[in-house]
Amino acid sequence: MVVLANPALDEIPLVRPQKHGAFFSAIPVVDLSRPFSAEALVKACEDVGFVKVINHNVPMDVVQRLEAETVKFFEMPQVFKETSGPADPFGYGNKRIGPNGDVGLVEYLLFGITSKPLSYTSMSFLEEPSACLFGPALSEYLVAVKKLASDVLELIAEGLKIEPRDLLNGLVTDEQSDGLFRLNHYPRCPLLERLDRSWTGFGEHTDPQIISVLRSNNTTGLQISLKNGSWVSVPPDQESFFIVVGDCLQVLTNGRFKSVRHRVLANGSKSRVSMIYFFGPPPAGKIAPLSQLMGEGEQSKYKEFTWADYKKAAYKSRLGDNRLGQFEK
Ligand SMILES: C=C1C[C@]23C[C@@]1(O)CC[C@H]2[C@@]12CC[C@H](O)[C@@](C)(C(=O)O1)[C@H]2[C@@H]3C(=O)O
Ligand SMILES: O=C(O)CCC(=O)C(=O)O
Ligand SMILES: [Fe+2]
Repeated sequence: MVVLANPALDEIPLVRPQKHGAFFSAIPVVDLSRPFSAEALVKACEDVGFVKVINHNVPMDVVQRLEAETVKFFEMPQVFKETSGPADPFGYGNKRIGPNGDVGLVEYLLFGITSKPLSYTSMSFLEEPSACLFGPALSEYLVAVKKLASDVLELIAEGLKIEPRDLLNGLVTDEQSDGLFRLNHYPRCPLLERLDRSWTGFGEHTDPQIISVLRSNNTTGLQISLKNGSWVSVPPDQESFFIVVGDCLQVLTNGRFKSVRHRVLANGSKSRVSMIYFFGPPPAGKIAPLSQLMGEGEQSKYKEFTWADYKKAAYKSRLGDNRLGQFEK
């Protein structure tokens, strides 16, 4: 079989927008500077698995600089971008997501992140200083968002009364912790406005890690699935960050938190740029329900596994698969 580097548009699934696909005004919002933010975060993770955080202490000038550099990168000629591709898993990817045939109307850069010192995988365009579009904003962003993830996990531990308080955030600040950073660009596509359709930008899935911290420009497209199975649109907010509960946090809480299914629909009229930092534990880290969160007589819902086991299984799966299924008891 010949696999084309760039899939044709007709390979990308079309989605008919719901007639009443209004914005979900009830996305939980937590102000991190306020008292009781720990309890509010826990409630949001239990109810929705997704929460917008404000007063997050990530400097907006860093965010804006990184966004401007990202836009410049994606505006570069295709041949230039492809010197860093195809993504396997790191590098530049165009329409193909992951190794198992998933496609979407998206181009992206995927970086592997090491913890200490915080650094990201190199790519050919980064090695040519004259062509390198990314300045210090990339590292500054990673440092600030990692601190945000650590603060959020510490608050969650406080809200769940987990001792020691640094048990959860320790998993993502550990020297061996396994991070990923993704810059996504969903190009505008005026044709979509004329058809009553949206193309799949990023198909529905859960994130495998502990949490992901997502930020986008002011373009719509992100949707989450609620517990009743309905899809709702997330109003974009370029000043805020969204915390996405991942599969590992679902397991650590024995299913009390649910990893949220989410997807991006290509909007047509405006391009969308998003930046997502995925926080995974060390590869050898054991992922199992925390005994202190288990009620009397409560049994673990999952077989024991390490993050390395889970990652290996994830990379054999399709985007929309229920990856936790094979680890359930
Ligand atoms: C289809 C795939 C892409 C993905 C690896 C996988 O085989 C299944 C999980 C996918 C996902 C979803 C969340 C993140 O975007 C991602 C980087 C991750 O950790 O798991 C992607 C993977 C990818 O794009 O490589
Ligand atoms: O681009 C987005 O807003 C979300 C992308 C996403 O869910 C992912 O990269 O895992
Ligand atoms: Fe995701």
